[in-house]
Formats: sequence, structure tokens, C-alpha cells
Amino acid sequence: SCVHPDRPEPLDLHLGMFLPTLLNQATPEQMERFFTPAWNLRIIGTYAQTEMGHGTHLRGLETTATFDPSTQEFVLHSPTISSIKWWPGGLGKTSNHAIVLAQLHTQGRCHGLHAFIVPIRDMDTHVPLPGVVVGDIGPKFGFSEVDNGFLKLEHVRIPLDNMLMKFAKVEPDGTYVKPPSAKLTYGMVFIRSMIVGQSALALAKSCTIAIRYSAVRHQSELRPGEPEPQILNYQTQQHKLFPVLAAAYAFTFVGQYMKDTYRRISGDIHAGDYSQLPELHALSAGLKAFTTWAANAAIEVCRMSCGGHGYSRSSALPDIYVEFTPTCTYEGENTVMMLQTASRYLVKSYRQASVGQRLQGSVSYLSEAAAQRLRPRPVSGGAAPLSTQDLLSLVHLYQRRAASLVELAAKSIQQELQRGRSQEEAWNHSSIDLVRASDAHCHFVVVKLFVDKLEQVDDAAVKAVLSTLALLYALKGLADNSGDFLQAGLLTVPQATRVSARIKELLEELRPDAVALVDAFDLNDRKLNSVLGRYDGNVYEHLYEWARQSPLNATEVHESFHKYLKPLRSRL
Ligand SMILES: CCCCCCCCCCCCCC(=O)SCCNC(=O)CCNC(=O)[C@H](O)C(C)(C)COP(=O)(O)OP(=O)(O)OC[C@H]1O[C@@H](n2cnc3c(N)ncnc32)[C@H](O)[C@@H]1OP(=O)(O)O
Ligand SMILES: Cc1cc2nc3c(=O)[nH]c(=O)nc-3n(C[C@H](O)[C@H](O)[C@H](O)COP(=O)(O)OP(=O)(O)OC[C@H]3O[C@@H](n4cnc5c(N)ncnc54)[C@H](O)[C@@H]3O)c2cc1C
Repeated sequence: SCVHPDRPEPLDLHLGMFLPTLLNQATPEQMERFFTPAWNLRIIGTYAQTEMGHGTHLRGLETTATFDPSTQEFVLHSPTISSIKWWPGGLGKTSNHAIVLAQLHTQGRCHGLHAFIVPIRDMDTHVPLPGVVVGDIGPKFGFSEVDNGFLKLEHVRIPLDNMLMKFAKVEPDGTYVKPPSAKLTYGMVFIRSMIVGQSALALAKSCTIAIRYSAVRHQSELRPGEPEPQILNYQTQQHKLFPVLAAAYAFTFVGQYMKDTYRRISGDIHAGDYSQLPELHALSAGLKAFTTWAANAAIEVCRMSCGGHGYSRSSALPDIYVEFTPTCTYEGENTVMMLQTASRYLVKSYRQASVGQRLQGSVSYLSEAAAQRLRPRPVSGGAAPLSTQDLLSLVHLYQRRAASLVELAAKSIQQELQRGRSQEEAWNHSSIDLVRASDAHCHFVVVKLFVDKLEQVDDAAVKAVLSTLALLYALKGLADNSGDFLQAGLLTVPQATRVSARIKELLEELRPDAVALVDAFDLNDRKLNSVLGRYDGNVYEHLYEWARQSPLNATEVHESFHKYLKPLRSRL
């Protein structure tokens, strides 16, 4: 499995997508021919799917692979400017091969997107091969260590055996043999599953830095005449950071669950059982979007909670943000992923449950909700009593919110259809509700997994503090999304007031354990790479040392004085 590197590197795609794609989609002969040299870095590959004109819409990708039976070759071609492969990591200058996703044409028919191994640079000289135009796409928001590149193919010929043929095949006479399931060629589920763990790591690093720094930073005055307090004693600072701490623990458990689920279901798939692939796709797509959006926002909260020094690269928080934020875009743009989970899974499951089907997996609650709808509603109809202490009742509340939002989205589609809109228009005019339904479903999954995890904790003291974190995560989510719960009749205004009061109590309860809880992530100083987050808390001396090392301080008088300031002065 992939251990996520701390910083983006040119080999990330080789290790994170080229090798796993071979493992998932190459025949044994192709494994022999490509995997071994790739493992030894003779072959260095990338995953070239996105084009200048299309990243999300896979069916719209334009690169073609046309089979020529007379030479037993595929001709790979970029027919338009928008078809130029654009963004693949390590493509610009590092890779000598690429797995190219192209529309397969054989015997005059197009069979959709398939994967082809295309040599792009000479194995010895590293010079681009004939017909290959390749380079770097230029400076980006971050990822400056990675040569994200472009690739233009001009009628490049590759052997028949360079098409990854574990599932789909092309016979020597050009006959196309369908894969057992069209969904097997999508891929990407592996990295999406791994990204959930990356969200947890980014949160753990950010809140470790911010909470440790908040324990050593003294500022302002709480009680007149007393010494300046630790900023971690301010309620607002706790309100910023402790929910991030709780989310870091929550996402750590979800990341473990996602990895285990990926392993389990991909094992079934290798054994020929594809039945769980829809659940895996929906779960990985939804949780990738949910956790990256949440982590992306939380990193910025941590940076700003460190004041000016948070903005210094010495804090590491700017780099953590810059390296993390593209996870909301790559490997499936988050909105699109949320729509996938809603449209391809939740609404489909809702409709199955509405006709009495017993659902399994993460949507089994929709069967319960469907049965509930058939039972007469209690006269009171009001919200059930709310316990701000009982985690299981909070899990149930999140479950009912998710069921309510899935029903709202499904009904919106129905209403749009009744207005005479087409299927596609009805879905598009319900897509805000669809995203909300996915968000609520993922939020329920995260809360449930957090509470489930507590059952596995034996140590009473650890279980107590983790339960406090789980309570904070659930109640803060309830407060942040109170509109959903109020709209669904799951919360009353007095209950919402009690939730806010309970959150304040939990912040106070967590204060004594906050530093120990980030120390428990066991992120050493080298991995954190942060002056503010140092384990020894010796921030100011090392901040001063860090500044003095800055290249600008190599000379007392910088050359710019003589080159610019002095001449400018003499002209004034
Ligand atoms: C040590 C090293 C570590 C390195 C770390 C790594 C660093 C990484 C750095 C950066 C790396 C960044 C690298 C990169 O960024 S790589 C490029 C990433 N690009 C994408 O993710 C593209 C996103 N777009 C899509 O996936 C498709 O276009 C979607 C899905 C949106 C629509 O698609 P389409 O319009 O064709 O189809 P449909 O919606 O009608 O759905 C049709 C059916 O297919 C099922 N379906 C759909 N998708 C999947 C799936 N995936 N597995 C299984 N099933 C799937 C679906 O449920 C439905 O089923 P049913 O309802 O008919 O039953
Ligand atoms: C740092 C980085 C590394 C990358 N590495 C790779 C790589 O190694 N290999 C590779 O192949 N690609 C890579 N990519 C490309 C990445 O996968 C795409 O950028 C991503 O899939 C999004 O596609 P897009 O850029 O076309 O955005 P678009 O899909 O054009 O998104 C733009 C907007 O349109 C909206 N939108 C699009 N479709 C829909 C829809 N159906 N419904 C509602 N809204 C929609 C989106 O929500 C978004 O708001 C990388 C990108 C980045 C930033």
C-alpha cells in the first residue's frame, strides 16, 4: 500500500498510480514486461488521463487509439488542441512512459476509454520519442516539486500488447472483447480511498502545530494585572482548534476504515465478485470529497489561529495548505464526486428502499427510513428528545438527517419531472439538493465510524477522552448544520441552544488534554517541519534562528541597495 509522502514528488504518480494501475489492469505477461522494470525505476511512468479540455467528463476525452490490424499496432493521436494530455504528475520531465487513457477504435467502431502503455522518452537518452511532444505545464499554486506536464501524440504507434488487457481485449484481427464489467476500467478508486487518510494526516499535522503553539504563545490580558495567558485559554481559540482536533481523530478512523474496505472489496473484485464495486465507488468518491473539503478549510483555520507567525513558512502551515488543497480537485473534482455518490448510489438506493428492498452497507438506514414512512407518524410530530451526552442517539440523529436529505433530493427530481423537465434537466435542477444529500450521508458515516471505534477501545481513560472528542465532533457538526436538522424536524430551537451550551462545556473539558491529544499523533519534528509546532515548545529562539538562515540575510547590505536604492536616491 502507499505510504503518503510528506511533500509532493515527481515520482508520486509512478508509485501512486502507474504501478497500481498495472497491478489492477495488466495481464501476467504485461506485468512481466512492464511491472518489474517499473519497480526498478528503469521504466518511470505517469497516469495520463486528463486533457486540456476535459478532466471530469471522461466520456468526453478526445485522445484516440486506433487499431491497425495490418501492423498489429495501435495509433495514438491527439486530434485537437483540447485533446493534449494536461496535468499528469511527473509527465513534463521525469517519466519515460505513460499510461494513456484513450478512446479505443477498432473495426470502425469506438469502444470507449481504455488504458494504453505509451513509451514517451528514450530509455537511455531521455529524449522524447518520434511523434511525442512533451513538457511541463508551467508554474502552479504549489506542487512546485512536481513536473505536471502536457503530452501531445502525433500518430504514435505502439504494439497491440501495450493495451492493458486484464479485462477488455482486442484480438489480432481487431475484434473487441468486452470486459466483465464496464466499470472495471474506471480505476481511481484506490487513490480516492487513500486520499481519505491524507485528509486525516493533514488535519493531524495542522492541529498539532496550532495547539502546541497556542500552548506556548502568551498574549493579551484575561484578568487585569495577571501575566498574559496562553492563547489556548481563550474560548474562541478552543472553539477554532478543538473541533479540528476532533475531526483529525474522526478522519483517522475513517481513513483506516476506507483502506480496509478498499482492500476487502478489491480482493473480491480480483476473485471475480464485482457486486460491492458500486458501494466502494460511492463511498470512496463521497468520503474523498467530504474529508478533503473539511480538511482544506480546517488547515486555514489552524494557520490563522497562529496569527502572524502562522503566515510564515517557518510554521509549515502555508505549505501544508498549498500541498493539500488540490486534493479537492484532482482524483475527481469534489462536487462531481458528491454528485456521483448521490445520483449513482443514494437516490438509486432510496428508490429501491421505497419499494421495500432491504438495503445493505452504508445505505441500510434508507430501508429503515422507508419503513418509517409507511408507519403512521406520531401526533406530536415534533423532534425527539435530544441527549447531548448520548453518542448513539446522536448517530441516529445524523442518520435521520441523511435520510431526510436523500428523500428531499429524490422528491425534488420527482417534482422537476412533474413540471415536464427531462430526466437530465430534472437532475441538474436538483443538483444542489443532491450534493447536500451526499454531504449528509458522508457526515453520518463519519460520526457512526467514530462512535463504532470507541467500542474497540479498552483503556477507560482513553475511551473517556475519545468519547468527549466524538461528542464535540457530533455536536459541532449539528450546530454548523442546524438548518438541516431544524428543517427536518429533528431539532428544536431550545435544543439548538442546549447544543451550543454543551459545546462550551466540552471545550473546557478538553483543555487539559489538548496538548497530550496532539502529542498522541506522534508526528516528530522532522515530519512536522514547523518551528511553531516543535515538540520542545522552544519557538522564539528557533524562529529567530530560522529567520537568520534566510538567504536574504546572507549579507548585511543586500546588493539591491547598490543596484537600485543608491542610484534611485542619486536621481531624486
Ligand atoms: C508513495 C506514493 C504516494 C502517492 C500519492 C498519490 C499522489 C497523487 C497526486 C495527484 C494524483 C491526481 C491524479 C488524477 O487526478 S487522475 C484523473 C482523475 N480524474 C477523475 O477522477 C475523473 C472524474 N470523472 C469521472 O470519474 C467520471 O467522468 C464520472 C464518474 C464523473 C462520470 O463518469 P461517466 O459519465 O462515464 O459515467 P456515469 O456517471 O454515467 O456512471 C456510469 C456507471 O459507472 C459507475 N462508475 C463511475 N465511476 C466509477 C468508478 N471510478 N469505479 C466504479 N464505478 C464507477 C457509476 O456508478 C455508474 O454505475 P451505474 O449507476 O450505471 O450502475
Ligand atoms: C495538482 C494536480 C495534479 C493532477 N494530477 C493529475 C494526474 O496525475 N493525472 C491526470 O490525469 N489528471 C491530473 N490532474 C487533473 C485533475 O484530475 C482534474 O483537474 C480534475 O479531474 C478536475 O477536472 P477539470 O480540471 O476538467 O475540472 P472541471 O471538471 O472543468 O471542473 C470545473 C468546474 O466545473 C464543475 N463541473 C464539472 N462537471 C460537472 C458536472 N457534471 N456537474 C456539476 N458541475 C460540474 C466542477 O464542479 C468545477 O466546479 C491533476 C490536477 C491537479 C490540480
